[in-house]
Amino acid sequence: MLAPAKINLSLHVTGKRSDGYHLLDSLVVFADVGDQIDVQPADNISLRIAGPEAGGLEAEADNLVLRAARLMQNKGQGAAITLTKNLPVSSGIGGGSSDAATTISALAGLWECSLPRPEDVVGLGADVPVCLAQRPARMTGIGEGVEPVADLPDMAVVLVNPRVSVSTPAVFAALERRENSAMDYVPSGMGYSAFCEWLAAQRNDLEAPACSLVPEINDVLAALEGADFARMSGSGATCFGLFETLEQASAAAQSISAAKPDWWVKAARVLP
Ligand SMILES: C[C@](O)(CO)[C@H](O)COP(=O)(O)OP(=O)(O)OC[C@H]1O[C@@H](n2ccc(N)nc2=O)[C@H](O)[C@@H]1O
Ligand SMILES: Nc1ncnc2c1ncn2[C@@H]1O[C@H](COP(=O)(O)OP(=O)(O)OP(=O)(O)O)[C@@H](O)[C@H]1O
Repeated sequence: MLAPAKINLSLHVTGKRSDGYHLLDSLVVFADVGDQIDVQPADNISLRIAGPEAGGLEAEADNLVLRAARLMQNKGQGAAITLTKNLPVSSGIGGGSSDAATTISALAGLWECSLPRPEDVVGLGADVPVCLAQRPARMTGIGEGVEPVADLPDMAVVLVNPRVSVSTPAVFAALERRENSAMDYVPSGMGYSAFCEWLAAQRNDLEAPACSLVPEINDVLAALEGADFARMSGSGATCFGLFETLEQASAAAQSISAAKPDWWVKAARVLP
């Protein structure tokens, strides 16, 4: 099963709770690139990690996939899980959260049990509830509020990561203002150009603090200047550029890769 990359098209930080977690208002979509989760019947829970980005998880004793499996297990069931890691770790496109959410969906199928509620999984990661929905959504609260958004225009994306990992807590800590305005509304049924204009009027409040910690993010945004719209996703450092067609996105990805062969660059469709 695909554990798709998560993209925060907008990310407004609207407050801070007494436990230190921030209140968010974010329009989230998913791309048709990501990690892969495979589950097979077995006596015990086990995890094998493969794929080009597996090295980023070598030091991880308690992978989110295993934590998600333990959360689902209530009768001692087992599963042999394989995670094929294609997304860079700690890159703002929700790799760990998407892996956890896809593990939950796959195990619900294998073990024939029901899916947990958003508030039961948000403790695994703030992005896990929206990744469980795996469709365009407005994310609120600290991540437990997930409201599906219908009728976004068809679009494609280029994801670009400069191969610098970013610590999410460090970016939140570097935020200057914690009480910012929410999104005014979330569009439905808008054409592609109007949607890009609407997006330009929204924000990612984590972009400025992330750029101050990791100046390479400015270079990534500059490389995406040919896109119809570009912004950082999550707490970075991955940025996205929007294009109307996959052909346009693929051409842009090729030219960015040629100029910056060390960067991670992927063209993808945005999932409806
Ligand atoms: C920034 C986003 O990517 C936006 O989608 C997510 O909110 C982060 O999701 P995540 O990586 O799954 O986050 P978690 O693993 O739950 O939290 C990592 C750290 O980010 C900070 N954090 C996260 C989510 C949130 N609503 N407020 C926060 O302040 C906290 O310092 C937390 O310790
Ligand atoms: N399966 C996994 N994939 C990625 N990271 C994992 C996984 N399991 C545990 N982690 C840990 O989770 C942390 C966050 O990694 P992740 O790749 O999810 O960050 P991210 O892309 O910035 O996510 P987000 O956009 O949700 O903030 C890292 O410290 C990583 O070591």
